[in-house]
Amino acid sequence: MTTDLFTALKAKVTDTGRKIVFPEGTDDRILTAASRLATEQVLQPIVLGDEQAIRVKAAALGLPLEGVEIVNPRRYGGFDELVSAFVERRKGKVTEETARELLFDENYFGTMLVYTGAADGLVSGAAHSTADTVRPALQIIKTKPGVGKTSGVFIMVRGDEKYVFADCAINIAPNSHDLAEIAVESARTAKMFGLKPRVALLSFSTKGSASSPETEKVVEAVRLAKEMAPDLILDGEFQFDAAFVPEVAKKKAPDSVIQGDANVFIFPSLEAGNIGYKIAQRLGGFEAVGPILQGLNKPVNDLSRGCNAEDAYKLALITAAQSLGE
Ligand SMILES: CC(C)(COP(=O)(O)OP(=O)(O)OC[C@H]1O[C@@H](n2cnc3c(N)ncnc32)[C@H](O)[C@@H]1OP(=O)(O)O)[C@@H](O)C(=O)NCCC(=O)NCCS
Ligand SMILES: CC(=O)OP(=O)(O)O
Repeated sequence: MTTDLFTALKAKVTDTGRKIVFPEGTDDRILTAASRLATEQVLQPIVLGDEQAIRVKAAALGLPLEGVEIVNPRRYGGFDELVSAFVERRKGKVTEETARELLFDENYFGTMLVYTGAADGLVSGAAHSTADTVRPALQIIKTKPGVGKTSGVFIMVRGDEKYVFADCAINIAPNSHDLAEIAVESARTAKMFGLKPRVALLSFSTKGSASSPETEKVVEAVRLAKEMAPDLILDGEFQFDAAFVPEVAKKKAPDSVIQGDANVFIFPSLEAGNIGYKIAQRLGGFEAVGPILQGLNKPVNDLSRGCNAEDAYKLALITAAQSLGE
């Protein structure tokens, strides 16, 4: 199924002329992924950094760079225009001098290429923290109308199994409204991967088995999410076993629309989500692709610093598909 999923995404984006910018041009994993994407003619990679350093690294790795565009922000012909567009976008929040300095940072520069339409999406984070990777997108690309906050999902794949986990990347302490929005957006993202979303909002309590401010937050999120998307198959609050194991669901949540068959899991906090996905990945043998940021005006995606070249390649396919509005 992993192969099917990414083969389908690859077919979707090939020949669409998508340009994806990779700010971390001198990272081995990024360069390997960019070279492969160009060689397979799936999309047009733009890698950022010093051209000489990138060419030396590619030669050392034996990677062809045909079809890979290399852009050095410090020598970019349209730099002044980008500075003006950035100052205009961040009106009152950034001076021209600061903008000029910030745009020497590859993540800011790459995000501005996406904002101005010179690129269709961005993949970074192999060598940067999530905060440094996504902050430019939050400030420049911003969320779509109707979405208050962006959030980060992982598509978790093991053989035929596919699940969506959220939020594993962005919102440290989501409130009930944030959680409801994350649930609705994650269901939308799940459809992109061919899933019929069955959404479970997770807790340490199932249907009132415990009561505390933490569980009440999730109960209220379930109520709000049902209000926001009445047609969605969604319920909670659930412990993970009640959401995932049919026999446990029969005992703990016999009246729920979810009967141990959830495929979209919404974690109550970033602690739970980030720890949870890494446990499934490292102990459970799941491939974790993401975090895929949802709810932004244009696709910007973050990699884990523990990623490999295959992860970067796959996240680029997803980014290109998102840019097509899939
Ligand atoms: C995402 C994160 C970096 C934002 O923090 P920050 O830069 O301090 O955010 P600020 O509060 O200063 O806001 C900066 C801008 O981003 C916007 N923003 C912040 N969080 C946002 C969100 N979840 N969605 C959309 N916009 C957001 C703010 O509105 C603000 O916009 P403005 O400058 O135009 O007014 C921070 O929440 C974070 O560090 N999260 C955890 C990341 C992480 O380590 N994850 C684990 C590994 S994946
Ligand atoms: C998604 C994530 O946890 O990223 P990192 O491992 O880079 O912190």
